[in-house]
Amino acid sequence: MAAIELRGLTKVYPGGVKALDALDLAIPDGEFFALLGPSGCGKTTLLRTIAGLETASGGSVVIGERDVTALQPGARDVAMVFQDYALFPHMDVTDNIAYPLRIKKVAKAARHEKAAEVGARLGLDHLMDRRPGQLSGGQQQRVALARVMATQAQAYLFDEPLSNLDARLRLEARTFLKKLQRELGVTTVFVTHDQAEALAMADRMAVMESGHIRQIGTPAEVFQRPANTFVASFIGSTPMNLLDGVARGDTLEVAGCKVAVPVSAEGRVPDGTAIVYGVRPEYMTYSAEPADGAFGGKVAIVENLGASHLVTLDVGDVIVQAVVPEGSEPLVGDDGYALPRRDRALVYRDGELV
Ligand SMILES: Nc1ncnc2c1ncn2[C@@H]1O[C@H](COP(=O)(O)OP(=O)(O)OP(=O)(O)O)[C@@H](O)[C@H]1O
Repeated sequence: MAAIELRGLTKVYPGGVKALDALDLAIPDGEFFALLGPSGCGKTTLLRTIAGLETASGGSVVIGERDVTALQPGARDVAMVFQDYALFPHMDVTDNIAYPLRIKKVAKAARHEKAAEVGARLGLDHLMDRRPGQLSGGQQQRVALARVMATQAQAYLFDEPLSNLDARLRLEARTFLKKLQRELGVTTVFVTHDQAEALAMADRMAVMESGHIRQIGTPAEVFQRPANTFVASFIGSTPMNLLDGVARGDTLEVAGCKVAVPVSAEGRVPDGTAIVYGVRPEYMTYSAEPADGAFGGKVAIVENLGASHLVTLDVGDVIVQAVVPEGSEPLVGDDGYALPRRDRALVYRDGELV
């Protein structure tokens, strides 16, 4: 088990795509670290470059005390789960899971015992004699996960490890993975498209855009205080309201409404400054009655979120969204008012958090 440190890591593919642009990242020993970001931002490239499946164009990869930048994948002592699993079609589940142990010359009985133990924990116990061709996509994915988890390595690298599981299994596997990672204490980097997964599982996470890391933090930090408008618009199950405004004395003029300066920006936005005002729909109090500092408008859309509703208000020529508890949702065409929470709203200046 080991810390991972990336220093100025750059990857330029033949043809000129710069997939990683001088990345610096330090992942402490034992951490569960998520890489999140839109398609094409460089997540898979980063994972593959740590694993040694891609050579770095510049910078270095350090695992534990060793600079592994020039080492072959096999010499790096990391285990990776790929999006496409790479299972051996002619081996049954037991042998697939036990394969890395066979390479390490672990005795047959011991490796079968380990395969059975990990397989059972991933709900594969009744499938151990089958071959990959006789399994569903989700089952194959669990075999690939089990194979990595049965291996002792300095670090685990997972590329979308749960992407082929159905919603329920995904939740179960998520809990299982987190628990097992805790028990094993192996430094783990995982790539996901699913921000709920990253928020739920990771100790810390990085949000990437075009080969750059735009924010590193705990899930709570990234969710509550996105460092810039890119992260603010990317993170969250409903998009954050991001509205252009101007500082006017001790209030902000946003979308034609006067709103209070958020607590976190108090005294830090001089009069006349152009800003972007950010507040999550979850941090709005919705009412049919006007209130000081609220955005007022006409209800344009009401969407059912299950236990709550997302209400979209037309406020002048912009839209403002608020999450409203079940039972108190308005009707389309009603007048509505959304009052932001001052302790949760944020101010961005030139795209960066104030
Ligand atoms: N083998 C390659 N040759 C050339 N360009 C590549 C290669 N692999 C990836 N790229 C490019 O590098 C950039 C980063 O790709 P990467 O697969 O790392 O992104 P990603 O964030 O993992 O995306 P996704 O979430 O869609 O899997 C993209 O612009 C992609 O087109």
